[in-house]
Amino acid sequence: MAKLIANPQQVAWFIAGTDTEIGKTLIAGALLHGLTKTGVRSAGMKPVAAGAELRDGAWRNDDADVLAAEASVALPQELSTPFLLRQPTAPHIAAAQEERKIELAHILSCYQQISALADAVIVEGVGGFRVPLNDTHDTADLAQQLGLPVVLVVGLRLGCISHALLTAEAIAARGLQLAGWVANTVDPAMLNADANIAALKSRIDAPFLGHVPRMGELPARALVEAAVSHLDFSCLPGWPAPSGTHPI
Ligand SMILES: Nc1ncnc2c1ncn2[C@@H]1O[C@H](COP(=O)(O)OP(=O)(O)OP(=O)(O)O)[C@@H](O)[C@H]1O
Ligand SMILES: C[C@H](N)[C@H](N)CCCCCC(=O)O
Ligand SMILES: [Mg+2]
Repeated sequence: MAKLIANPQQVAWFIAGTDTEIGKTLIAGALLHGLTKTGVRSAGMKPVAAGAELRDGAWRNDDADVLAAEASVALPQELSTPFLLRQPTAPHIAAAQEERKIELAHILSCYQQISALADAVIVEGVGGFRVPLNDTHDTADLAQQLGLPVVLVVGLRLGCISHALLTAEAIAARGLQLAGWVANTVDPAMLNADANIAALKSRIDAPFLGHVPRMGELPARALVEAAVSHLDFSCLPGWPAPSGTHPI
């Protein structure tokens, strides 16, 4: 399959999660925040968003707005979120309610256009790694067709070890690189969180980027900034050096 990346200097990651509501957007926002700080042209994409509200006469999605706020390249919503669906439910069902069909080819075309405008692109998935998008394709197919290395967000709560290992296996089965993973605390009362992380570290063959604790109720941008302070993206293959520094 032809590589989609147009700019040879460009980096991009697909953000997958062990489930829905476990912190993909938080970590995608943190990655964009870090990229923007290094001085590269960063763009965020949430190609399929299920759950929208009408604000000032336009349909908006919270995830898409978080990514847009942290990116340095402003994009029209039709490019960054070509499938903005109203119901907060499984996307193929939300699409059917609106008599729409989620087309992977259209997402790939939007991604190519974004790639031409940015040096670094963060693409957030939907829910877990195998969420149906239409009758024949799911989010793993999307990641595979984009051909991107994957950053896996593990929502730290009881049960996440198996979810994380199954997801890592599914990523490998698609021939994709697991570029790194993050432990994001979903249940702050979880017993033995550190031992759970140690169990994952010894079983996941990819860099561990950090453990984000459960933070208080904060506005989205403050949460992203707080999350960044717990993460080290420098071990992600391809992570850009801050502008002004030169490799020796
Ligand atoms: N470590 C954390 N501390 C505090 N709040 C958090 C943390 N991680 C996530 N949240 C909050 O939990 C909610 C779900 O997180 P998020 O939206 O990032 O999940 P998601 O995996 O992107 O979900 P979706 O599948 O809907 O895209 C959000 O309100 C987010 O701000
Ligand atoms: C609405 C929600 N927050 C997500 N955007 C969609 C999650 C779909 C999960 C589908 C499933 O795996 O059962
Ligand atoms: Mg999200």
